[in-house]
Amino acid sequence: MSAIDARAVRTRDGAGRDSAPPLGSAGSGARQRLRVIALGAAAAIAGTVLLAASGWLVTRAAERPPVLALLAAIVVVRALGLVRAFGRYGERLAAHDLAFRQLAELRVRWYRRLVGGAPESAQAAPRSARAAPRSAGAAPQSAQAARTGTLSAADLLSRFVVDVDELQHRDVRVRGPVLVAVVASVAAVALAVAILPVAGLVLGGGLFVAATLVPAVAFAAARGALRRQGAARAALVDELVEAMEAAPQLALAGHGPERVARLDDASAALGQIGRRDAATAALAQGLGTLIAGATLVAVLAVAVGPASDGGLAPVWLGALALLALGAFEAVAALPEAATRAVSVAAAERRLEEAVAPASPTQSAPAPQSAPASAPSAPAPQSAPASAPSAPAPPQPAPASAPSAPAFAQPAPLSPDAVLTARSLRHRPGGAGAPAVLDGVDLELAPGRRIALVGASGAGKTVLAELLAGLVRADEGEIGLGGHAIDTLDPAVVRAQVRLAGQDAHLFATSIANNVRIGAPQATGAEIDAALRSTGLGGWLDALPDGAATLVGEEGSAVSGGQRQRIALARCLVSPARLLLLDEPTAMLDPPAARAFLADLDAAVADRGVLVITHERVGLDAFDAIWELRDGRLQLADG
Ligand SMILES: Nc1ncnc2c1ncn2[C@@H]1O[C@H](COP(=O)(O)OP(=O)(O)OP(=O)(O)O)[C@@H](O)[C@H]1O
Repeated sequence: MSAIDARAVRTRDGAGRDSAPPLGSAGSGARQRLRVIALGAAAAIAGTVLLAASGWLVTRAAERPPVLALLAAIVVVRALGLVRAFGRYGERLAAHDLAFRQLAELRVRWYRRLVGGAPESAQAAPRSARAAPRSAGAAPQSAQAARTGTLSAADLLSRFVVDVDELQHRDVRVRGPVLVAVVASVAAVALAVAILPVAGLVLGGGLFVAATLVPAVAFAAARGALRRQGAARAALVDELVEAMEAAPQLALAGHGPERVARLDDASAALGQIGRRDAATAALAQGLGTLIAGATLVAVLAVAVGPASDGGLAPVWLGALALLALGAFEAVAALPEAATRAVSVAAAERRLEEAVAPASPTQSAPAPQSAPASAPSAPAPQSAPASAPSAPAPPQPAPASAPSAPAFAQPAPLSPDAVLTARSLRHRPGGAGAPAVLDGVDLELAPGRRIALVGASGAGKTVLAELLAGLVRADEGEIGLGGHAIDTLDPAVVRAQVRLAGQDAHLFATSIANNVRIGAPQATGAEIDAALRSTGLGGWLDALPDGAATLVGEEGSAVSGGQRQRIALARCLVSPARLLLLDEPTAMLDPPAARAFLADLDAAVADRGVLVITHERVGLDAFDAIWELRDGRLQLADG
């Protein structure tokens, strides 16, 4: 799907996240849906009438009439055969076309809902979203994705691949067969009534029972199977993904055979449940065949009397018999439609769960200070954090304020917009969990160099994710250019603030393309300049393909330092004026870290940068070094 198509399916709902019109309401697909149903119904009706006409023809032929008396029926049978064949072919073609179009729309729509509308940015993902395996593509990149923190990586991957795929069946395999069955059954009953009204009534009754009872049994069986298989399948996928991701470590620790045995057990458990459920589903299908057979016998039973006493020409007996058989063809698709309805609904439920607000602390709107049209004067960086400039007093949101933020649409933010944090308090583990941030005040202005140090687990990454607007703080306010960040369109925030996460992901493409993720419109020269400004010039010159060199899967062909510099170039090529770099020197030895920070200073030029680091090497040129301790910031000695 092109970017234009992707945008076409995007709308903004009240919660500021992307959604798309519900399936069935999209004008563009309505005609395709209608075509599928019309062709399906035409093929089904043609098939039924073809059988009836054939029955008539065979019976009439047995009476050895002159060939001319059979000619019309022969022509009708031939014509119906063609209509049936072409109708079926056309229906399959149209159904595939519809399914593929819908799948493309669905993938984009659900991915957008997961990422909360983030475009193809290099913004880091909150850690809860980083659990998603790399094979899932770019990690979800927004606060929306933080809500997926309760899902395992395998589960999230499965939902966004398998479940999204499943949704494409709603029109083609659920709604379509139901409508076709209704139209074809009405046509068959009408024809039977025209031949012999009582036979029509019997056929109608049989079709009604088959169209309601059998799908109901199939529906109930499928619901039970889903319940039983759901947990078993999730256990198997979890085992599988973990075993694959940690294969080398497991093998080295001698856990390989044990893991294989666990996989075997999980697979066998799922297989056993699957076989039992398949047997139940087969019984439902058998019930359908039984009803069709019983209806045929009943139709013949009511027709034999009139046929023998002259109320019905005997030649119509054959037509009625085959008509009764053919009429059940469309209805036979309903049990599968019922089963599909269960799996489609379950897939949609799982996807909604994955994108829905999860924890009250994450979804509850933080008390918002009034957007500071006149922001408090920036606190001098030398002032101790415990004595910040007076923050705007938190004001309760007006009673009429909608729970979903209405984004302020300010004039483009000034390039000098300052990022401010006031009285931030946050418990990433939710209510009851320890407060990782307990009254943090901070400012980052363009041109400033700030280092943030602190012990492992002090909350540095949590603070960076809050500052980038990826996660909403429990209390306090983050402002950008005088606006509360929650009230700004995420795209506006992203244009100004860029976070490079600890484990900057490199995609299996060229160096240049990895940088281009930061600014899709960047020219080759801009990308080259960004890379060189991070100190990668010598390396690029030594590579035969320069910036076109492929970095391998997950950047396996580059060193840790090169990875960090590519990630930095990705930030630099973006228009963002404020950069948050989380542990960019984590994988570097002290001399390399020093060199990186020196290059960084030159590369970011007049942008503002907050560098999170464990080590205090190479921070001499920084304007301030803040230490996060016990949830608060205090100035540290350089
Ligand atoms: N989604 C989450 N759910 C529960 N706890 C969380 C979550 N995210 C972070 N935490 C907790 O918050 C604390 C701070 O984590 P954070 O990653 O910010 O530390 P850090 O200072 O960046 O550590 P490091 O230097 O080791 O990367 C940790 O105790 C961590 O367990």
